[in-house]
Amino acid sequence: MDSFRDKSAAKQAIPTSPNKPRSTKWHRMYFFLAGFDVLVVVLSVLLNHLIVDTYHRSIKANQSWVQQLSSYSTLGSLASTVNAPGNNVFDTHNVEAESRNMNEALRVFNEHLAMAKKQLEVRIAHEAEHSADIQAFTLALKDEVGAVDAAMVEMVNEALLIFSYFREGQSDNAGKRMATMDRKFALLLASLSTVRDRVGLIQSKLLEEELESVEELRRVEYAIMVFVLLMVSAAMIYGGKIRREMESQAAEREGYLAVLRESEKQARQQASLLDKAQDAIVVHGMDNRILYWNKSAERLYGLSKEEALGKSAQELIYQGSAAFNAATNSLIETGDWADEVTLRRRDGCTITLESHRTLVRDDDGQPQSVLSINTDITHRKTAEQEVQRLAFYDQLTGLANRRLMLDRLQHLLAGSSRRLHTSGIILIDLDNFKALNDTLGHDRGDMLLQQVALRLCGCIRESDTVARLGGDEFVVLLDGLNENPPEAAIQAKAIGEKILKSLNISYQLDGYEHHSTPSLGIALFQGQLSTADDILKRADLAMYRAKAAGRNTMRFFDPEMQAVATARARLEVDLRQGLQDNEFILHYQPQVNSEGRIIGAEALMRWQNPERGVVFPGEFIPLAEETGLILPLGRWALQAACTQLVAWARHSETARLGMAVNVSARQFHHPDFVEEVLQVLRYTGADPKKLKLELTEGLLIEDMEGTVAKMIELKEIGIGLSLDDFGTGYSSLSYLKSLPLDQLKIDQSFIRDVLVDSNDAAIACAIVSLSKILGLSVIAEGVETEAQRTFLVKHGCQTYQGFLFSPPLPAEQFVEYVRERFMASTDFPWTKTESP
Ligand SMILES: Nc1nc2c(ncn2[C@@H]2O[C@H](COP(=O)(O)O[C@H]3[C@@H](O)[C@H](n4cnc5c(=O)[nH]c(N)nc54)O[C@@H]3COP(=O)(O)O)[C@@H](O)[C@H]2O)c(=O)[nH]1
Repeated sequence: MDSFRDKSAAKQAIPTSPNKPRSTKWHRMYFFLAGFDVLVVVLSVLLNHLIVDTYHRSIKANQSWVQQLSSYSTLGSLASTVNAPGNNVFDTHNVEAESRNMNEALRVFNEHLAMAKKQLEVRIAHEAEHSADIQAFTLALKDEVGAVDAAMVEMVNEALLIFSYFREGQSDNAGKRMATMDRKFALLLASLSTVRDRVGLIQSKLLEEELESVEELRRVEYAIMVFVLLMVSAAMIYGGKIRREMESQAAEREGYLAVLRESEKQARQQASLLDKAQDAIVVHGMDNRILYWNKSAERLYGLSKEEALGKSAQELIYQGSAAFNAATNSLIETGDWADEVTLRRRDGCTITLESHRTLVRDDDGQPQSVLSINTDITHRKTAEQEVQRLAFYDQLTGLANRRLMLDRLQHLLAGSSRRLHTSGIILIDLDNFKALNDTLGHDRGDMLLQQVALRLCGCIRESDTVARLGGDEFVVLLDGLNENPPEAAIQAKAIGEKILKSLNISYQLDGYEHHSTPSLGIALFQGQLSTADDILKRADLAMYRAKAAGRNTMRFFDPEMQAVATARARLEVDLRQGLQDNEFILHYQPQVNSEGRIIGAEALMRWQNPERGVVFPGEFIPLAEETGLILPLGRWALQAACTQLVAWARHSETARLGMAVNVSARQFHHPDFVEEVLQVLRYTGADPKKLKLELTEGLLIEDMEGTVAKMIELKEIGIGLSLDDFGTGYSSLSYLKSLPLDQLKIDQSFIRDVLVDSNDAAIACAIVSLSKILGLSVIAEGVETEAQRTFLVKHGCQTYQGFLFSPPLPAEQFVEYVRERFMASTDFPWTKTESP
């Protein structure tokens, strides 16, 4: 199975390689840098081109303006040549020659000027690529060139006038115009100078602008160069890393692929071997998804590989059973799990498997998958069950047979000697079964036995055993009866009665109605050194006694047990009858303070039965609690006590007395208890402040929260709460603290020997101290002697109850008793903390 491990490990290692996300990041970075570098290089090439172009254009523009400038300078000298013949004529007087010279000079000047104008027109046409300033300068230049032309015309006209004066011999007039001509010439030169200045200005402006844009481009170029440098360095650094990364990844990937190829090859080989295995082999991941499913799994579970792979093993095989999760948890803890598993296949067949599951961990020790090898043991199991059925079960009824019953009895014997509880055996024999067999035939006899078996099973708890010993003899084994033998006898008797009742109902035997009765023998045992055989013999003996007593009855092996069970049964019947016939009365026992004054009474129940005489509560209260009769009895006692309270309230001697009433645990825990108390108070009109309920510690064991809630409700009505028999139960400071109590009642067992037993004395004193700490009052019960009272007074207990003062008395005698004594003037002391 290593192949599963290698294969999946290899598969997982590639995608989960920790370098993968990093290398992707490197790659992205690399491509980003490279792209950015290309962009920056293209930009810088473009910029360079722009700069060079700008230089080039600047140089060309300047060259042309320099030409322009020299051309306007030439115009200056040409203008002088035009002007010179006008002056020369005064010296030479050769008008014609000078006139020709001037025309020639004017032609050359005009040619030059026309050429300069043309150049200017061309420039104006291209000036759009220059700034507005330069365009304005150039347009102004055009006007200024026009002014030169005009100044030249004026100067030439003056010269022509001078030539005409000379021709006409008017040298004086010619001399007079000479000054005018010189002025016109000066104007011409000034216009030419303006043109040259303008050209110079344009030239310098152009240069300035070109320089500015070149500088701008250069700055951008520098910035790009710096950026490019940074990018190139970064690309070099990261590029190196990326290259190394990619190289190592490539090597790694190659390694993985090799492992993968190899492990896939192995997996294929091993899978084909595993397909030949008889056992169903299944591998599933920790998410339960099935990863491998061999041919035997297809046969065993009736599901093809295609149907199984990728599905949840828990859903597909184990039908979502929670036991699967429990098994997986234990597997994760221990690494291995093995057990028998019974499953229902898709076709409805039930199969039993011997399942071994092993946890496969990855290289880091983390659970990775579960390998499960399942052997079909359905046939073996069926055979085993059949063998068991034949060996341990009765073929006719399906009940346990004698062998299994003896085995279970041995276990009970061993268990009952270890534990405290009592066990029992009931031997059941059908009366006159032989006669049925002889008259109606064996088939009907068998039918009766089968129906008896069914009815017996309906009479017992699941933990008990019903067995057929053979013929018409059955046995019931009872486990976990009460540890107290008389109580256990009562429980066994109740089950015996149930069996008697059930088996007495008539049977339908193939159309024939038959009435059958059983005789039951009961034997109880509790850790005695007895054998199973002894116990069976005792039950057998008891059963024969039942037969001898007239059949259709039951008998105990132990006559004492028999007596207890019978007496208890009679008591219950009488108790129910007594309740119906109002045979119960209350006696009242005084509760006295340290001054000997009566502060109240405890109501104690008595049962006046015509046959039994006066029965004390110790004899019937436990049975009443067990049977639930305590609920009507307790209700009656509470109502009778409250009625008495109201009667006392009408007489001054008894008006201030309080009344303590005992409440049993079952009574208190009844959901309607508080409501019932309220009803009684409403019905009788008794003052709740004069009523005190005596609760026992045992009552506090069950449902502490609900108990406290009820106590609070009662206290809110004004009722006092006293904790009876204090010190004998599960006293604990923690629960005492949280109870809304008024009083602790020291149990009489501590008072009895308080003077002779230092432990009892210490306990009594401790209870008194405790009550002080908790702010509760305290009363001692069972005070029989003056010495006990003195001891209690000395140790701070100031309220008492006991034969020293009076036994419980019937109502009339109690009133007599009170009258004889002076009534206490205090209020109800259990609602106050007493001071020593
Ligand atoms: N749920 C109810 N329980 C009740 C009711 N009436 C009684 N009881 C319970 O029965 C217990 C026994 O009662 P009883 O037999 O009446 O005994 C009481 C006294 O007679 C007896 N006692 C009083 N003084 C002395 C004494 O000095 N010596 C002595 N040996 N016995 C004495 O003690 C019993 C009072 O005990 P307590 O209630 O603990 O104060 C009785 O304990 C109740 O639990 C009922 O109506 N409902």
